[in-house]
Amino acid sequence: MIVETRGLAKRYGAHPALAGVDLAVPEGAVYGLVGPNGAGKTTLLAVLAGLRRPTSGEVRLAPPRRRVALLPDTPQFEPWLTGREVVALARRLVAPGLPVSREERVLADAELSAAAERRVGGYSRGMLQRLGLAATVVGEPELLLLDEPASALDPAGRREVLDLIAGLRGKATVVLSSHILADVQEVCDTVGILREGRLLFQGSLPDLLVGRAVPAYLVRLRPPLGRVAGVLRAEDWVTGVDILDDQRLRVTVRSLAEAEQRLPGALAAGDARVVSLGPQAADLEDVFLELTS
Ligand SMILES: Nc1ncnc2c1ncn2[C@@H]1O[C@H](COP(=O)(O)OP(=O)(O)OP(=O)(O)O)[C@@H](O)[C@H]1O
Repeated sequence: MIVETRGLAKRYGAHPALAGVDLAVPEGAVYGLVGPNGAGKTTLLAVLAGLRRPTSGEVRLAPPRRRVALLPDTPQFEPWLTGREVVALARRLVAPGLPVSREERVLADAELSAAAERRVGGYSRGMLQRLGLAATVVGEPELLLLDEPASALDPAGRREVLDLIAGLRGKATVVLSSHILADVQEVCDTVGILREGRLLFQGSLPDLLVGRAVPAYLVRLRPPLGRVAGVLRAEDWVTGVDILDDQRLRVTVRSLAEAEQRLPGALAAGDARVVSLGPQAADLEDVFLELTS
């Protein structure tokens, strides 16, 4: 493990922001820390980065502190600096031994080469976030801690930042916090679900989804759906039928294998006109709501 905490607790006065967190981040992981507002995500990242002192518990980081970089949720830069100057300053502070060409490289990766000579006071939010990532990776950190790296951005800006994060796989271990579950499902391989300062689940994303998701089929049909729904509900291998709208049924089943065999026959028996049919992909959002509600 590149990061491990044991019984980590942090109180702000009487308020417990972290209440006994045992975090375990495998080396090379892109680890998504998810949780509702106030769950303790920012506090946990700040403690890992050494910016806040835990009230109790242990933190063990495999890399030395200077190889750990934190990107805060809204990175702030002096507005009169150019993008290139921000990245140059970061390199000189954390990794003066790396060649200057490293600055060009991270600016290019962040698609900021053309804007590199502009003052950052005129950058958009998406550009600032990409610049923050460039300045964070310029020193080649082993561990990157990214607080809500894409949450404040529009869809295009999010896309760019998610692609940048995906490109870090294999180069560094990343721990990112987010409350946008689709983003986490897309870029992370490992997930920790935090609520009220406690980890409710931690492990690989497939384990979380496969272990919790109810096996279900999504069936798109020509209306009306009532008769087909009735036929399906009478089957003993069907555990539930939800009419999602006038074209879609969600059929939860005892097992996907059984449904593969019996669903086509049952649909035919209900005179269904099937448009499409397939297993419903497990969704982090469903599992998250189930765990945190
Ligand atoms: N400096 C502080 N002083 C007092 N309480 C704080 C402080 N920082 C955070 N808290 C409280 O600790 C809890 C955890 O906050 P934290 O910012 O770590 O959560 P979060 O999961 O990052 O939330 P968000 O998604 O809203 O940023 C919250 O209840 C918050 O109000």
